[in-house]
Amino acid sequence: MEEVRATSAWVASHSSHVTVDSSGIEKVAERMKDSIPKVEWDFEGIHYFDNGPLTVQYLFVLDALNFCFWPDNEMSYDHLAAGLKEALQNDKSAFDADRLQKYTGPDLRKMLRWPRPLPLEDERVRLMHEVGFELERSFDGKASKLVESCEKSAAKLVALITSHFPGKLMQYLKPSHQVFLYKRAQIFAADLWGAFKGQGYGEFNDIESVTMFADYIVPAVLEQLGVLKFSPSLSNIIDSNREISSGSEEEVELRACSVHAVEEIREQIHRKTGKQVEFYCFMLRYYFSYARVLSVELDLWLWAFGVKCSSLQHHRTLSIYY
Ligand SMILES: Nc1nc2c(c(CN[C@H]3C=C[C@H](O)[C@@H]3O)cn2[C@@H]2O[C@H](COP(=O)(O)O)[C@@H](O)[C@H]2O)c(=O)[nH]1
Repeated sequence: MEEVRATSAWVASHSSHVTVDSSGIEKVAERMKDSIPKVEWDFEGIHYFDNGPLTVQYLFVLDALNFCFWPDNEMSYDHLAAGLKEALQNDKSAFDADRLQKYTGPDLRKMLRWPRPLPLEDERVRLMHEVGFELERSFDGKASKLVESCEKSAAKLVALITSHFPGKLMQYLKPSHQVFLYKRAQIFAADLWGAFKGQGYGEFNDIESVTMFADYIVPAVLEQLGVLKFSPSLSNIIDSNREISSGSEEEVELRACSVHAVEEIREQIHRKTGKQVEFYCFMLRYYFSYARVLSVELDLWLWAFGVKCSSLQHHRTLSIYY
């Protein structure tokens, strides 16, 4: 995930529509330094969980389809998570690799009990097929095998996902610069960690390397908190619900500056609290330090805050590439 951090920092220092405001960072860090509000994974009670490999399969399918709900203003992430949960409860083989490759748009609609075509329905079906095909080809059809092969490393998991599942390879090309976000690949690692409470399939020795997930809710929350500042023209586009094209400078800046801002908030909290853990490695004769405040926790808090705020104006980009 270092490439997500490094390329996001680069965008933040070259951006023209979005600014990361240091006084906003300072205020949020000051507010959070004494206690970072803990948000429980599945605080909504909408996810499937059985503490085993089927949960891993469920989360992998869920996160492959976890994007862009806004074109249907009655649809949200909750419908997807709860709909897939119900489908699995009714039929434990619903997400077997061979079945995933056969679903059609109407099948998916029926599964989610959605009365009309889903936003980006063809893309969602294509991604289900890709997940089924590649799981079958390389991981005996099981997302749990994919996770097991990562030896408790979230960074390895994200790297493996992005190399095997091009639909989850979230990257943009800003003129002459490649920017990595890996939103859905990272959210899968975070969901495992949250669902399994850091144990079993959710045990990662490097969970602190995961960044926030560059969706469309958290950037809007960061703007509300004064952490991100938008140019007048960008504010105008967002406030008037106009679309921002996929891969445009505005979109890349919104997402990348959000990643960078959350990293900055985390750094500030560490500076204020000294929550930097140091240890000495005798083999290498070197002091290492790692951060105890996790971007994953900050993200979940910001996101949970955002989805409760019905008046939140977020950017609108029709895309699966984030
Ligand atoms: N940054 C971030 N974005 C997240 C999530 C989650 C859900 N995380 C689960 C993990 C534990 C909890 O129990 C949550 O349920 C969804 N999204 C994204 O929001 C977007 C808006 O969706 P909506 O307004 O519904 O249409 C959508 O693109 C969706 O991809 C998150 O945690 N962080």
